[in-house]
Amino acid sequence: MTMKEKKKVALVAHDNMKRDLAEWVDWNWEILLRHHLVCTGTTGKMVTRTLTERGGAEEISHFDITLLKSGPLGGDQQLGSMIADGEISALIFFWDPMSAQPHDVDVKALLRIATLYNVPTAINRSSADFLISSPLFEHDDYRPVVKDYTSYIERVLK
Ligand SMILES: O=C(CO)COP(=O)(O)O
Repeated sequence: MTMKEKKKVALVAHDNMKRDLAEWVDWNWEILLRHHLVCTGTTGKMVTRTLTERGGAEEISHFDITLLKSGPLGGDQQLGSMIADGEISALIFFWDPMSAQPHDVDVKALLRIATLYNVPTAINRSSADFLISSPLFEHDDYRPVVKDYTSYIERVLK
């Protein structure tokens, strides 16, 4: 198996779950650094801090990371747009099952669009562990199949 292609890996966490994601990123930094990370704003700052604090090693001095807007300010929707454009290879989204979010509709929309486009998605640490340890995670030839929506797009309206 070869791995030449950098993938765009989205990382998002609600506030109560950010510590979990930081630990997970710290644990998996070597794999993550081989890819382009795309994060909602505050998560992205935390991921940057986590990777920077890892420090020291040569390979840590540079990493590709894009910070979108903060989730409640449109970041979830920006990420959803990237998914609709086929740019995101995996989504790690530690959403908070115990707190109401002001942008709940955006959270739902992000999860919906990720499901629609068959994006490999992890919603907690165990599923994130399973996802990142899969040989398919870095497989160049693996492309999730997206359902054919032609008949929906071309439906006849009366
Ligand atoms: O709200 C979020 C996901 O729904 C995450 O946004 P932040 O990364 O800006 O906290």
